[in-house]
Amino acid sequence: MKTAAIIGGGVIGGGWAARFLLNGWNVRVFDPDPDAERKISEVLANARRSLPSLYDKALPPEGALTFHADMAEAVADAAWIQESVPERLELKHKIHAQIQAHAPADAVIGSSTSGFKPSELNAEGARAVVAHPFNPVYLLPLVELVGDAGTCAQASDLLRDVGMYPLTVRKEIDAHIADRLLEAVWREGLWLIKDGICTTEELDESIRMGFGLRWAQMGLFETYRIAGGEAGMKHFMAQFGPALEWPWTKLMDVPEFTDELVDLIAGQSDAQSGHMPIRDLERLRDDNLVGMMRALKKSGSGAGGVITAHEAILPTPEAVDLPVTVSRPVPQSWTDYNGHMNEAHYTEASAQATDRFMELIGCDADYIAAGGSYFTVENHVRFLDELHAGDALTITTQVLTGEGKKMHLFHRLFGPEGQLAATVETLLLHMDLNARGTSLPSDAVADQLASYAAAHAGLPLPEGAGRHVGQRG
Ligand SMILES: NC(=O)C1=CN([C@@H]2O[C@H](COP(=O)(O)OP(=O)(O)OC[C@H]3O[C@@H](n4cnc5c(N)ncnc54)[C@H](O)[C@@H]3O)[C@@H](O)[C@H]2O)C=CC1
Ligand SMILES: C[N+](C)(C)CC(=O)CC(=O)[O-]
Repeated sequence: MKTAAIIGGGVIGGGWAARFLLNGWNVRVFDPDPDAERKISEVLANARRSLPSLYDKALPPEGALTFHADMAEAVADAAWIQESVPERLELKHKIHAQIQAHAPADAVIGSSTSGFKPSELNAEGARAVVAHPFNPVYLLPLVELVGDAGTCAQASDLLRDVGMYPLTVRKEIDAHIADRLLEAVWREGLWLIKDGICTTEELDESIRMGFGLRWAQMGLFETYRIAGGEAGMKHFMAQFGPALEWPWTKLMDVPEFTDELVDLIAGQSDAQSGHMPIRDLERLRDDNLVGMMRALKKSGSGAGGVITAHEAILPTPEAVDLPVTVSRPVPQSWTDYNGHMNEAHYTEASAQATDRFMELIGCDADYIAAGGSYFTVENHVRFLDELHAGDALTITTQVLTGEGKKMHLFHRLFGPEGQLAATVETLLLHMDLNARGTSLPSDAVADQLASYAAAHAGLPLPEGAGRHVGQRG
């Protein structure tokens, strides 16, 4: 198992920590902020609910996260050391001198700097490369690499292993490639708001209702090639090139950061989004990104291709035998006027599988008589193939979640030829039958359930799990 040292565990360092941890690396964090541990655990919780959803295969078991007050301890044995301290050159120099003094000779030392060049970072003898990521680091694949060619090549291999897309910048330049573009858009945005043309909310709508949707899948130049119509890029440039010299942009002119401008922008931003706590906003952003990236995965476009390439190198988990919870013939009485097993009995069969699984974890007749049990609170059935009277029906049960009061199961119903005839995803809550309210299971039941959950944790999320009615594909 490889180790990454995260030096500076704020917004970006926390994202790097999550990216490495969820890809099976151990992570050591060095950050003097007493709140760093809490902040990283919150970022990690959001990463855990989003990153695995990109894949149809399980990520490796999570690495161990530790916090260190001593730089030497944090970087010892690390294969990757990522500095993500605030964007102040003198601070970066001080930190890189400390890293350099203790880092293993073969470790990649990356800096998350948004704008400094390697020649500036290394002016006092450090050997860092720029490894500039994008927020949220655990979901967005791009990392701009700038600096020594050998280290960038070594870094590229390691980044691909954790599902990222290294883009090596040919020549060092202030703010690399992507931040030059972002700065230009931000600068124009500040002018438009300062000049009273639009609010922060209107500006954001102008992006997300239009060209923002295009950019995730084709970028700028492929999009503009299409905009040139059949005549293509030359025609596009002839038509719109001259506009660059018209007063369409403020070019390099930067608005002065007066208190008035800062208050204007911050006030509008509060009015636009202040009703949502930051972690809720992050979850909304992550859910949207996962949905878009999964759509791109289908076409192989952009970031979707990166997910597919990463999935291909993820280890295939060892075979786990799922418990067989039902094995019986389909009775004649379960069939209907269509000559096959009626839909109601798929639920009945899956209820039998749930009952058997409850017995397997110790929630048996005695346990129920003593006042504990599980209630089903939700089922999702997918009918995939017909079953007929007399067919041998087999059901296996996979635990998706088994903790606290919650038991989330996935039953697969197989027909006589081993064909998948249906899946039933079912959510149950543990109940106190006397109080008629939810309660925690006994320690013995919780332990049994946890051991099934741990055994099934390495399995891929079953195809069809989490689907809603009418979802395609
Ligand atoms: N926030 C963003 O959108 C992006 C930021 N970056 C770059 O990442 C770097 C970090 O930025 P953020 O994470 O946004 O800042 P941040 O302010 O969220 O985090 C900085 C962290 O560094 C810690 N720190 C301060 N002094 C330290 C020291 N001497 N040793 C160890 N840790 C120390 C702070 O306690 C804090 O947790 C900057 O270079 C920035 O340009 C890169 C991509 C995106
Ligand atoms: C604003 N920023 C310069 C810190 C942005 C970045 O560096 C990249 C990003 O995630 O937008």
